Amino acid sequence: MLPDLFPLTVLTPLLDNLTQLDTSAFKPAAIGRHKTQQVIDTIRGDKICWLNKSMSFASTYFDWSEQLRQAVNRYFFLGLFDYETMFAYYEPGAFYKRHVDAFKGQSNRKLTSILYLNPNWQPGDGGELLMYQADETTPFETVEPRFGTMVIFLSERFPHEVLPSHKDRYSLTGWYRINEGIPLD
Ligand SMILES: O=C(O)CCC(=O)C(=O)O
Ligand SMILES: [Fe+2]
Repeated sequence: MLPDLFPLTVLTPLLDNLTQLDTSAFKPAAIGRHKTQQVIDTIRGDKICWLNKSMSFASTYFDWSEQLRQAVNRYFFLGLFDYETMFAYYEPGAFYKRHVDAFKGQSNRKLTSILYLNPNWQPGDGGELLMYQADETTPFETVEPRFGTMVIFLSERFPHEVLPSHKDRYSLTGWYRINEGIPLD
Protein backbone atom coordinates (compact mmCIF):
# COMPACT_ATOMS: atom_id res chain seq x y z
CA MET A 1 0.00 0.00 0.00
CA LEU A 2 1.38 3.37 -1.03
CA PRO A 3 -0.38 6.37 0.53
CA ASP A 4 -0.14 9.76 -1.18
CA LEU A 5 1.60 8.37 -4.20
CA PHE A 6 0.55 11.09 -6.62
CA PRO A 7 0.47 14.84 -5.98
CA LEU A 8 -2.89 16.61 -5.86
CA THR A 9 -1.95 18.42 -9.09
CA VAL A 10 -2.20 15.03 -10.80
CA LEU A 11 -5.08 13.53 -8.82
CA THR A 12 -7.55 16.40 -8.90
CA PRO A 13 -7.68 16.86 -12.71
CA LEU A 14 -7.76 13.09 -13.12
CA LEU A 15 -10.82 12.74 -10.90
CA ASP A 16 -12.52 15.79 -12.44
CA ASN A 17 -12.15 14.39 -15.94
CA LEU A 18 -13.16 10.87 -14.96
CA THR A 19 -16.33 12.00 -13.22
CA GLN A 20 -17.22 14.05 -16.31
CA LEU A 21 -17.08 11.00 -18.57
CA ASP A 22 -20.33 10.30 -20.35
CA THR A 23 -22.13 7.96 -18.00
CA SER A 24 -23.50 6.01 -20.96
CA ALA A 25 -19.91 4.76 -21.35
CA PHE A 26 -20.32 3.05 -17.97
CA LYS A 27 -21.63 -0.44 -17.66
CA PRO A 28 -22.33 -2.71 -14.71
CA ALA A 29 -19.18 -4.66 -14.01
CA ALA A 30 -19.33 -8.32 -15.01
CA ILE A 31 -17.60 -11.42 -13.77
CA GLY A 32 -15.61 -13.79 -15.94
CA ARG A 33 -14.54 -13.33 -19.52
CA HIS A 34 -16.05 -13.96 -22.93
CA LYS A 35 -18.89 -16.50 -22.99
CA THR A 36 -18.93 -17.08 -19.26
CA GLN A 37 -19.22 -13.36 -18.54
CA GLN A 38 -22.24 -12.34 -16.55
CA VAL A 39 -23.44 -9.54 -14.33
CA ILE A 40 -24.22 -10.82 -10.85
CA ASP A 41 -25.01 -7.93 -8.56
CA THR A 42 -24.92 -10.07 -5.45
CA ILE A 43 -21.16 -10.41 -6.01
CA ARG A 44 -20.19 -6.97 -7.24
CA GLY A 45 -22.10 -3.74 -7.68
CA ASP A 46 -19.66 -1.34 -9.27
CA LYS A 47 -20.03 0.37 -12.62
CA ILE A 48 -16.98 0.57 -14.83
CA CYS A 49 -15.54 2.39 -17.82
CA TRP A 50 -12.36 1.20 -19.55
CA LEU A 51 -9.74 3.86 -20.17
CA ASN A 52 -7.86 4.22 -23.41
CA LYS A 53 -4.77 6.10 -24.45
CA SER A 54 -6.76 8.64 -26.43
CA MET A 55 -8.05 10.07 -23.12
CA SER A 56 -5.31 12.68 -22.92
CA PHE A 57 -6.25 13.78 -19.39
CA ALA A 58 -5.04 10.35 -18.21
CA SER A 59 -1.64 10.56 -19.90
CA THR A 60 0.30 11.23 -16.68
CA TYR A 61 -1.32 8.18 -15.16
CA PHE A 62 -0.56 6.04 -18.21
CA ASP A 63 3.06 7.30 -18.28
CA TRP A 64 3.51 6.44 -14.63
CA SER A 65 1.95 2.99 -15.16
CA GLU A 66 4.39 2.35 -17.99
CA GLN A 67 7.33 3.34 -15.78
CA LEU A 68 6.11 0.96 -13.09
CA ARG A 69 5.80 -1.80 -15.67
CA GLN A 70 9.39 -1.32 -16.78
CA ALA A 71 10.72 -1.08 -13.22
CA VAL A 72 8.90 -4.23 -12.11
CA ASN A 73 10.22 -6.11 -15.12
CA ARG A 74 13.74 -4.88 -14.43
CA TYR A 75 13.72 -5.90 -10.76
CA PHE A 76 11.40 -8.88 -10.62
CA PHE A 77 11.59 -10.31 -14.16
CA LEU A 78 7.82 -10.69 -14.34
CA GLY A 79 7.72 -10.14 -18.10
CA LEU A 80 4.77 -7.75 -17.87
CA PHE A 81 3.72 -7.00 -21.39
CA ASP A 82 0.85 -4.57 -21.32
CA TYR A 83 -1.62 -2.80 -19.10
CA GLU A 84 -5.38 -2.36 -19.05
CA THR A 85 -7.17 -0.01 -16.71
CA MET A 86 -10.73 0.87 -15.82
CA PHE A 87 -12.46 3.57 -13.84
CA ALA A 88 -14.76 2.00 -11.25
CA TYR A 89 -17.65 3.72 -9.50
CA TYR A 90 -19.29 2.16 -6.42
CA GLU A 91 -22.51 3.93 -5.55
CA PRO A 92 -23.64 3.87 -1.91
CA GLY A 93 -24.38 0.26 -0.97
CA ALA A 94 -22.15 -1.24 -3.68
CA PHE A 95 -19.55 -3.84 -2.74
CA TYR A 96 -17.43 -6.58 -4.30
CA LYS A 97 -17.33 -9.96 -2.57
CA ARG A 98 -14.11 -11.87 -1.94
CA HIS A 99 -12.38 -12.96 -5.15
CA VAL A 100 -9.03 -13.28 -6.87
CA ASP A 101 -8.38 -11.25 -10.02
CA ALA A 102 -6.74 -14.17 -11.81
CA PHE A 103 -6.52 -17.90 -11.34
CA LYS A 104 -3.07 -19.38 -11.61
CA GLY A 105 -2.31 -20.39 -15.17
CA GLN A 106 -5.77 -19.38 -16.42
CA SER A 107 -5.25 -15.71 -17.06
CA ASN A 108 -2.57 -13.38 -18.28
CA ARG A 109 -3.21 -10.92 -15.45
CA LYS A 110 -0.17 -10.87 -13.17
CA LEU A 111 -0.16 -7.65 -11.22
CA THR A 112 -3.12 -5.56 -10.00
CA SER A 113 -2.89 -1.86 -9.21
CA ILE A 114 -5.66 0.22 -7.65
CA LEU A 115 -5.54 3.99 -7.27
CA TYR A 116 -8.24 5.46 -5.03
CA LEU A 117 -9.77 8.80 -5.91
CA ASN A 118 -11.91 9.80 -2.92
CA PRO A 119 -11.15 13.19 -1.41
CA ASN A 120 -12.24 13.63 2.21
CA TRP A 121 -12.72 9.93 2.84
CA GLN A 122 -13.57 9.39 6.53
CA PRO A 123 -13.45 6.33 8.78
CA GLY A 124 -17.02 5.02 8.74
CA ASP A 125 -17.55 5.73 5.05
CA GLY A 126 -17.12 2.00 4.34
CA GLY A 127 -15.71 0.78 1.06
CA GLU A 128 -12.52 -0.59 2.59
CA LEU A 129 -10.45 -3.09 0.63
CA LEU A 130 -9.69 -6.22 2.68
CA MET A 131 -6.65 -8.23 1.60
CA TYR A 132 -6.28 -11.92 2.53
CA GLN A 133 -3.59 -14.57 2.39
CA ALA A 134 -4.74 -17.68 0.50
CA ASP A 135 -7.40 -19.45 2.62
CA GLU A 136 -7.29 -17.20 5.66
CA THR A 137 -10.47 -15.54 6.84
CA THR A 138 -8.83 -12.67 8.73
CA PRO A 139 -7.51 -9.92 6.48
CA PHE A 140 -3.82 -9.06 6.80
CA GLU A 141 -4.47 -5.57 5.49
CA THR A 142 -7.43 -3.17 5.49
CA VAL A 143 -7.11 -0.28 3.08
CA GLU A 144 -9.27 2.82 3.21
CA PRO A 145 -9.86 4.11 -0.31
CA ARG A 146 -8.31 7.51 0.36
CA PHE A 147 -7.47 10.03 -2.33
CA GLY A 148 -4.07 9.12 -3.77
CA THR A 149 -3.58 5.78 -2.02
CA MET A 150 -2.36 3.06 -4.35
CA VAL A 151 -2.37 -0.68 -3.77
CA ILE A 152 -0.31 -3.08 -5.85
CA PHE A 153 -0.44 -6.87 -5.51
CA LEU A 154 0.10 -10.10 -7.42
CA SER A 155 -3.24 -10.83 -9.12
CA GLU A 156 -3.12 -14.60 -8.62
CA ARG A 157 -1.90 -14.58 -5.05
CA PHE A 158 -4.19 -12.45 -2.89
CA PRO A 159 -7.95 -12.85 -2.44
CA HIS A 160 -9.61 -9.53 -1.61
CA GLU A 161 -12.99 -7.90 -1.19
CA VAL A 162 -14.56 -4.46 -1.09
CA LEU A 163 -16.87 -3.77 1.86
CA PRO A 164 -20.15 -1.94 1.15
CA SER A 165 -19.46 1.69 0.51
CA HIS A 166 -21.63 4.32 2.20
CA LYS A 167 -20.59 7.09 -0.18
CA ASP A 168 -19.73 7.42 -3.86
CA ARG A 169 -16.41 5.57 -4.22
CA TYR A 170 -14.10 6.07 -7.18
CA SER A 171 -10.98 4.17 -8.20
CA LEU A 172 -8.77 3.32 -11.14
CA THR A 173 -8.04 -0.39 -11.25
CA GLY A 174 -5.44 -1.74 -13.64
CA TRP A 175 -3.93 -5.05 -14.56
CA TYR A 176 -0.49 -5.71 -15.94
CA ARG A 177 -0.55 -8.69 -18.22
CA ILE A 178 1.98 -11.10 -19.58
CA ASN A 179 2.03 -12.10 -23.20
CA GLU A 180 0.06 -15.28 -23.75
CA GLY A 181 2.57 -17.31 -25.70
CA ILE A 182 1.96 -20.59 -27.42
CA PRO A 183 2.91 -23.34 -24.96
CA LEU A 184 5.91 -25.46 -25.93
CA ASP A 185 5.18 -29.17 -26.16
O1 LIG B 1 -11.64 -1.14 -5.74
C1 LIG B 1 -11.10 -1.99 -5.04
O2 LIG B 1 -10.69 -1.73 -3.90
C2 LIG B 1 -10.93 -3.39 -5.54
C3 LIG B 1 -11.56 -3.63 -6.89
C4 LIG B 1 -11.38 -5.05 -7.34
O3 LIG B 1 -11.09 -5.92 -6.57
C5 LIG B 1 -11.53 -5.41 -8.75
O4 LIG B 1 -12.03 -4.59 -9.54
O5 LIG B 1 -11.14 -6.54 -9.12
FE1 LIG C 1 -10.28 -7.56 -7.57
